[in-house]
Amino acid sequence: MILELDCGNSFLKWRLFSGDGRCILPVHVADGLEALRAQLQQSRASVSFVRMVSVRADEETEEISAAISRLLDCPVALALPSMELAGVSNGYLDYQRLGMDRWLAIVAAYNVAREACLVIDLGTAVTVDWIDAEGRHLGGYICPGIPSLRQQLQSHTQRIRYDPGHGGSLGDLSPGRSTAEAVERGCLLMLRAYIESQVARAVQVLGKDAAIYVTGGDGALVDGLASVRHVPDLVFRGLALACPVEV
Ligand SMILES: Nc1ncnc2c1ncn2[C@@H]1O[C@H](COP(=O)(O)OP(=O)(O)O)[C@@H](O)[C@H]1O
Ligand SMILES: CC(C)(COP(=O)(O)O)[C@@H](O)C(=O)NCCC(=O)O
Ligand SMILES: [K+]
Repeated sequence: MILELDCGNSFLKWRLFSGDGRCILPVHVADGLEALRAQLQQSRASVSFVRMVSVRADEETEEISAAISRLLDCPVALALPSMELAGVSNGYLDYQRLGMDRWLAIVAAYNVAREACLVIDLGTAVTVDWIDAEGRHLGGYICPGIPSLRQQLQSHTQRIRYDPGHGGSLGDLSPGRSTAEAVERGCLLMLRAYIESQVARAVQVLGKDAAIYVTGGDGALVDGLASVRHVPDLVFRGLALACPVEV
């Protein structure tokens, strides 16, 4: 079995795959190494290969990799930056600076249909990357994600305190009548307007047929926006391209 592991800034996501490409266990989310270890032990998975991507500091990435290798007694392949992968060229001036989760999502998205596309990842940060029809990554944008927006308001005000679960249903964007509703709906509207403006601008440059892919833990927040395709496992798909199983 293959363990796929995505270490984002907030969460460690993992799933299990068979050697012939079948998903054996869907994505699990751990809030740290201890939780990840416990989940893996509980799954009793017999893993022979691990592929991993991380946007954490080098030391922490190394710590997670070593711990997982010890726990499962198998090799861990870490996805590393590259100037080109699977028909896509990295658009950063210094290709090593592009976040690895972005790079893998970009490569996976282009390889869906090898056409111009926009890749939007809604996690701790919201990233938007542009890729043209020839597979050239043109660069992208980074802005705070929903959790960071909330935290900013809470840490810079004295009276914005609430349980985020009390923002009401996602469908209701009428003016909030409590702090929770006002903040949650305000941040959501801001994010959606940002995504809409990104799509409108990208279409002008990349053409009206550009595919719009959305991924990341908060990807569902923009479901329903015209023409976006929600692909939750884009980073994992790119990880399989970057770290094929060693034979
Ligand atoms: N099962 C889950 N556990 C925790 N957060 C989740 C879960 N499913 C969706 N989310 C959402 O995912 C967001 C984090 O997205 P994610 O892509 O995992 O971030 P990162 O890659 O930066 O760690 C959180 O703000 C939360 O709203
Ligand atoms: C932009 C990011 C913080 C997004 O991380 P995430 O929200 O997925 O945890 C990450 O891709 C990163 O650390 N990138 C390095 C800087 C860059 O891409 O320019
Ligand atoms: K992200």
